[in-house]
Amino acid sequence: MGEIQADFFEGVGDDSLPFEFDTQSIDGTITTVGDKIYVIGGGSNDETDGIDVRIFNKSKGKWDVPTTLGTKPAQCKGHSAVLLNNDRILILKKDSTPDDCTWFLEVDTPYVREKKEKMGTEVVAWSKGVKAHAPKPIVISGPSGVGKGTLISKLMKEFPSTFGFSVSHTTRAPREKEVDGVHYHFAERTSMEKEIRDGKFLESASVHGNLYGTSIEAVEVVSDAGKRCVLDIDVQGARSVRTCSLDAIYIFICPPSFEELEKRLRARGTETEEQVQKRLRNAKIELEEGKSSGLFDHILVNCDLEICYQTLKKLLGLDGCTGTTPIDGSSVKNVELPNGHSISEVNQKIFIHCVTADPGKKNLFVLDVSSLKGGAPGRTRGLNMYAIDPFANCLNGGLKETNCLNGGLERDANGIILT
Ligand SMILES: Nc1ncnc2c1ncn2[C@@H]1O[C@H](COP(=O)(O)OP(=O)(O)OP(=O)(O)O)[C@@H](O)[C@H]1O
Ligand SMILES: Nc1nc2c(ncn2[C@@H]2O[C@H](COP(=O)(O)O)[C@@H](O)[C@H]2O)c(=O)[nH]1
Repeated sequence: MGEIQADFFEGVGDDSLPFEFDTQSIDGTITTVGDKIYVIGGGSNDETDGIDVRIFNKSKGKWDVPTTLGTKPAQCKGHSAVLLNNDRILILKKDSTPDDCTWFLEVDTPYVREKKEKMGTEVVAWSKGVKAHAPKPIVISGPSGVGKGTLISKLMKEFPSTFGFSVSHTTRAPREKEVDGVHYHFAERTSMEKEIRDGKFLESASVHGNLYGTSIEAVEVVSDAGKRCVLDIDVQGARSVRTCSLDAIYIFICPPSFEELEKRLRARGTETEEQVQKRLRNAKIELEEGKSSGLFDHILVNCDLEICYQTLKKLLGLDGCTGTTPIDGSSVKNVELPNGHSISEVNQKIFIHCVTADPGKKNLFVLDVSSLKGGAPGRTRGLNMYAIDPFANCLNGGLKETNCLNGGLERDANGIILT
C-alpha cells in the first residue's frame, strides 16, 4: 500500500513525524521521503503564486525552501498527495478543471538530482500530468539561409493538423513581416535570461550574437494538441536537446555549395552586410559539425527545393499522405474531480474515491500510473483514468472496471467513461 496523504487543511496525526515538526500549524499535505518531509501548499495566500513547497529536513531539524523549477500549478481549494516510486509526489487538485487536476512534484528524479548537483540547493520540479502520449518531435538544423524555414513552412501548409511549430524565444529584433508569438516570441534579454535560470527552457544558445531558446511550453503546447512538434534550431541547440534526452528525429539541412548559401542569404535581404558575414563565418563551423558529429540522424542537401521537400516527406513517412489526419488525435482531458475526494494507491494504481450526493454518478476512479512517460522539465504523459464499479460482483471478488459488467459503457474521445 502506498503512502496515503492527509487531505489539505486536515490535521495530521502521525507519530513518526519529529517532535520539532508541529503538524497543527501545517496547512498543506505532508509527504515523507527519506529524511525529508515535503509540505505542499498552505504557505502563501497570494493566489497568483501557485502551490508552494517547503521541506523539513528531519536530520538537520530545520526548514528549507527549495528552488522550484517548472510552472507551479495554480492554487486550488485543496489537494490530495501520494508518493510514487519514492521520487515524485502525485498531486490531485480538488474542484479543478479536467485538464488541470493532475500534477507531479518531482523530488528525486534524475532531472532533479542533476539540478541539485548543479545548483547546490534543494530542488523540486513541477510537471503537469496529461493523458496524451506525444508523437516524436523533429529537430531541423542547418546554417542560416539554407532553407530550413522554407521547408518547414511547406510542411506546415500541407499537414496543418499533423505538425505544429515550436515557437522559439529570441532577443533579436523582429524582421518586417515577423509576428510576435507566431514566428518567434520576441523577448528582452534580461527576462529571457531569468526564465532560462528558472528552468523554463529546454535549450538555449547564443546564435549570431543574439539569444535564442526553445521553451518547454513551446514544445508541450504542440504535443498537447496531439501534433508532432517541429523545432528549427541551430547545431548547439540540437546538441543540447539530444543530451536532455528528448526522443526526436534530428535532421541537418546542407546547401549544395557555400556559394549558393551565400547567394540565398543575401537574396533574402533580411540582414546587414555585417550580419551576413557573421552568419557565413558561423555557417562554416555549423556545416563541419553537422556533417561530422554524428549528432544528426539524416542529412539532406537542399539543392532543388521541391526535390528536397519530397525527400523530407519520404523520410518522415509522409509520401502518399493526404495531410489531414492528426498523428495522435487524443487530447489532454482528464476526469473532473469534485472537491470531496480521497486517494489510495495499490500496485501503481491510484484509487480516487469521490464524494457525490448523486447515487447515479460514478464515484470511484482509477488512475493508472504504471506507464508514465516524460516528466520534468516537460509534461508527465500517459495518464490513464477510468471509472470502476466497486460493488460489481467479479469472479475474483476484487474491484472491477465497470465495463467488464457492461461492455456498452459510453466513453468520450479520450476513453474516459462518461458518467
Ligand atoms: N532550394 C532552394 N533554392 C533556392 N532558394 C531557396 C531554396 N530553399 C530556400 N531558398 C531561399 O533561400 C532563402 C533562405 O531560406 P530560409 O529563410 O528558409 O533559410 P533558413 O535556413 O530558415 O535561414 P535562418 O536560419 O536564417 O532562419 C529564402 O529566400 C528562400 O526563399
Ligand atoms: N538554439 C536555438 N537556435 C534557434 C532557435 N530558434 C532559431 N534558432 C536558430 O537561429 C538561427 C538564426 O535564426 P534567424 O531567425 O535569426 O535567421 C537559425 O539557425 C535558427 O535555426 C532556438 O530556439 N534555439
